[in-house]
Amino acid sequence: MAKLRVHELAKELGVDSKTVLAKLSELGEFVKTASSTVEPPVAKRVRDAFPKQESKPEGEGKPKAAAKPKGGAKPGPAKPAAPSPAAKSSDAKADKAAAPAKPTPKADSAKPAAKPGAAKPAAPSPADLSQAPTPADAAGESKGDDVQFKAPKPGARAPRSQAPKPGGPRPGNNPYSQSQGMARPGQRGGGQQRSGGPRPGNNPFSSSQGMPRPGGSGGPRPGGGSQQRSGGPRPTPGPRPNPGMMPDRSAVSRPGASGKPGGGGRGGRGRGGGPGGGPGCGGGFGGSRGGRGGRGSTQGAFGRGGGRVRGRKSKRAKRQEFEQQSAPSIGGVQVPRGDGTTEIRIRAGASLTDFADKINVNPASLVTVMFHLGEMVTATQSVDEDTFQALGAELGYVVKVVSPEDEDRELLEAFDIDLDTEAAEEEGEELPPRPPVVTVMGHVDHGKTKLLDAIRQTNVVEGEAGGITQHIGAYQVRVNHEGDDKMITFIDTPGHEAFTAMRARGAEVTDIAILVVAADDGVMPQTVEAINHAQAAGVPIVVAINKIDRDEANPDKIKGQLTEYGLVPEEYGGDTMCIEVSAKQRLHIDDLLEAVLLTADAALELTANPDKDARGVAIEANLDKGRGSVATVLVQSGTLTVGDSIVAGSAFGRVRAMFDEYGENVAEAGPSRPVQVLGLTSVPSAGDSFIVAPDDRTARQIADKRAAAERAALLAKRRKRISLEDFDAALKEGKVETLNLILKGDVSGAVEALEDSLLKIDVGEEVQLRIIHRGVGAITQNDVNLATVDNAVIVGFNVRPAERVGELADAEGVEIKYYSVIYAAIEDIENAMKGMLKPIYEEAQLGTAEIRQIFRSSKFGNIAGSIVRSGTIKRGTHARLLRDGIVIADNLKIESLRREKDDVTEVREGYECGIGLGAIKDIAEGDVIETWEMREKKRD
Ligand SMILES: Nc1nc2c(ncn2[C@@H]2O[C@H](COP(=O)(O)OP(=O)(O)OP(=O)(O)O)[C@@H](O)[C@H]2O)c(=O)[nH]1
Repeated sequence: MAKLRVHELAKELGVDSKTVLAKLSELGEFVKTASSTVEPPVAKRVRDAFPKQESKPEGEGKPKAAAKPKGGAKPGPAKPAAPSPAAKSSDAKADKAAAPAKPTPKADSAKPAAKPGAAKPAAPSPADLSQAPTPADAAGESKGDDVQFKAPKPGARAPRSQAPKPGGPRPGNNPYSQSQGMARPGQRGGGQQRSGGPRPGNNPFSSSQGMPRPGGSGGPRPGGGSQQRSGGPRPTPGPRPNPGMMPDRSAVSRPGASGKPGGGGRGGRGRGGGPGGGPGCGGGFGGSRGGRGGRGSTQGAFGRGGGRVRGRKSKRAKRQEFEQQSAPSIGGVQVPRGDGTTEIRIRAGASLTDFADKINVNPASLVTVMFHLGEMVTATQSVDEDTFQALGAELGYVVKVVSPEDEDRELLEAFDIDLDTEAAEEEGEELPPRPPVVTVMGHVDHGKTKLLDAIRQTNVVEGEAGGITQHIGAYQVRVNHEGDDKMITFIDTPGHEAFTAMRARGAEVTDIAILVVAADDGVMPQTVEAINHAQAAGVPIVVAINKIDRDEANPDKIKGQLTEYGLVPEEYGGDTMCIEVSAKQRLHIDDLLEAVLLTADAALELTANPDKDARGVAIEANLDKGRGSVATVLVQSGTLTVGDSIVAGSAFGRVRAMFDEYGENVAEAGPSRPVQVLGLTSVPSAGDSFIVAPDDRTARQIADKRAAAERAALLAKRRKRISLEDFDAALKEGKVETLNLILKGDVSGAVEALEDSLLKIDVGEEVQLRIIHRGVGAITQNDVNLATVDNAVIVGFNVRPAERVGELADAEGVEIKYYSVIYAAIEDIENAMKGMLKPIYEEAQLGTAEIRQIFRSSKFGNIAGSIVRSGTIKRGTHARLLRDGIVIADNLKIESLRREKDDVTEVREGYECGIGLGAIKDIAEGDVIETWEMREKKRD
């Protein structure tokens, strides 16, 4: 509300300015003239004060009716109505005046409510009361009177109808009155108003307290009058409409909330309500329109009982809404808030800046908010999902972190390519069958490669003399099955490495896995890995018991072992087909292929629509000096044609030529057909999905966007997934529920012993330990892939990562812990689970260099011409200076490093170099520079 001038206030109160000025000074407010403004709270106090006084002054009488009207005047529509009642009341008042509150039959009901309100006023003196009504309060009272007749309180509820009255509305307009109006009004009805009035009057803060005032003060005064009146009217409706009222309320409240405020609404309501009275319904509707009405009814409803509470709630809700929209957020920054359901979609690995873009706010504000939430996050730092969730919850947004797959789907949708819908539409259709795609897996040396060769050679398509000559990453063979020629596509990269790598990229290429187990060996670690991976992917397994030509071959033993892993051979009553083959002698290869087809028929329904743009997966790709990017793609649905614009991962281009496994040109490739494609501008990765785009431009745009998303994802990945040290914190934050481990050891006995011991660790219910994979041998890319997918820590027992795997683990943020003593591993893991593990760092020497000559330079400081005596000297590392074995300067840094005239990052043993140690002056020939870095200490 705007500030009021004294004369306006006086007019409102029906007294002259002087009186108001006098009152103000009485209240301790020093206001100079009638044209001075007063703050709303002060105005309220004056209003509060006046009614009472008026009662006195009104002794003069006239004010009564007149006064009210005025008050009512504001109310507008209501007034008219109010007036009359008021008038009557006024008249009546005089008569009933004193009596009113108490007596009147109707009043009875009203009384209760009225009393409260009235009660207070009553305190002064009956006369006052009677009079009181007249003035502003009068409004309330008068109504009250009327009300009383009608049933004041009820009226309160009736409010709906009443609400309609002015009362409601005003509040709407007047923050103060509003809240007040709502709360109290509803509760006390006309009577309350007074009560309301009084309170506010007594309580300077009342104004601030929306609630109290509302009913009492706020409402009363300004709107007050109106409300009261409304109150008056309410009575009518209010009376009993309750039943109906209730509904109204709800209806009303909402509407009201929406701000129907429309005067019409009120009017309609008030009237409707009034008239209808019982018609809660009618009222309800009306109410819905008029904000007031809404309130009114609400109040009425409250009047009944729990109503008040509800009323308050509703107010609160509204206030919250209001605050949400505009109130300053945490940390004093202004951040637009959601309503608790506003959805924000954000890419995994996004930063606060991305989030800020979505809600159109300065990223710095979000940094402040995060700081307030207890997290230090920079604007551009990649933020994890939980942090976004916390931020979203704080600001009223529902944050959806979009997975790379979802993101890609959305990206394609932006180009009108909706693969999901496409697939869904094909769901019910009768589609032609497609060949199964098979991957051969198994333990090292069990004959995977040999088996693939055997299949390739013995199933050469008739007339393809020489057989498959090209390795393109996958090939197809033709099999005569139940009289029909059927094709099977083989992924020509044996082992589950390629399988998991593709899966890690979201590509589900394989339909069936052939598990090769050497009959002269048995189920080995990688056999188990392969089983685990295939089962995890839900891929049916056909077992090829290989090397049956060997004397030591014992197929039955293998079958027995397989049952332990859930693969029960058919002859044992299970559904796993186990074919005894010899890859070397090409024995029973046909049976194996037949088994693949049978399994496909039994377990899978392999169909695909060939009549559309091709969709598939890149199986492998490389850069050929002469031909550029050469990618083997497996078409999964649709038909790929030369000339198509395609995009595979972040590579794009137009299919210039296609070749099959025989090196022959292919014009088009249908479902399950692998072909080598020339024409991409860059090399896609194995597992990247490819699609045919409508045109070159779209292909390029999709590729560009994917490249950008990949970069962002890469950044996000650099964060640690989970480490033993932070396991406890992650557990507490609910980021993990179990500690997933992958155990790799040098011998199976050690791995088993470690596993047994680890599983015996018991630190309580809430911490779980799960060994998701165990195996013998070096830590492989597979292990890291698995750890990536399942957020696991890899435990290496007397083993190291295979070549490049350490780097991969680093890039993926996968922690690998190395141990050589089982006890140390168990202790660490137990401590991690108990949340007690702290990293230990130790100093690791990197290299030493002997100073041969000092070059003093004013520009660069002293440069020590040195020769590296041991290890490597690296730029940027810590250093100390030793003279005769004694440290003469510590905490130095290799600030510059040169070989000849070139700046270099490191110099190895035996080479000369120039080392800059910064400002240090005490440096002499013969001194030794020792460099070191802090490394996390292995616990063993
Ligand atoms: N006697 C016999 N030897 C076989 C048979 N199949 C494979 N071998 C031999 O077993 C060895 C390993 O075969 P590969 O095909 O290289 O085995 P792999 O599983 O591909 O091995 P990795 O590629 O190292 O994982 C080779 O010396 C093969 O000649 C078979 O059916 N009978």
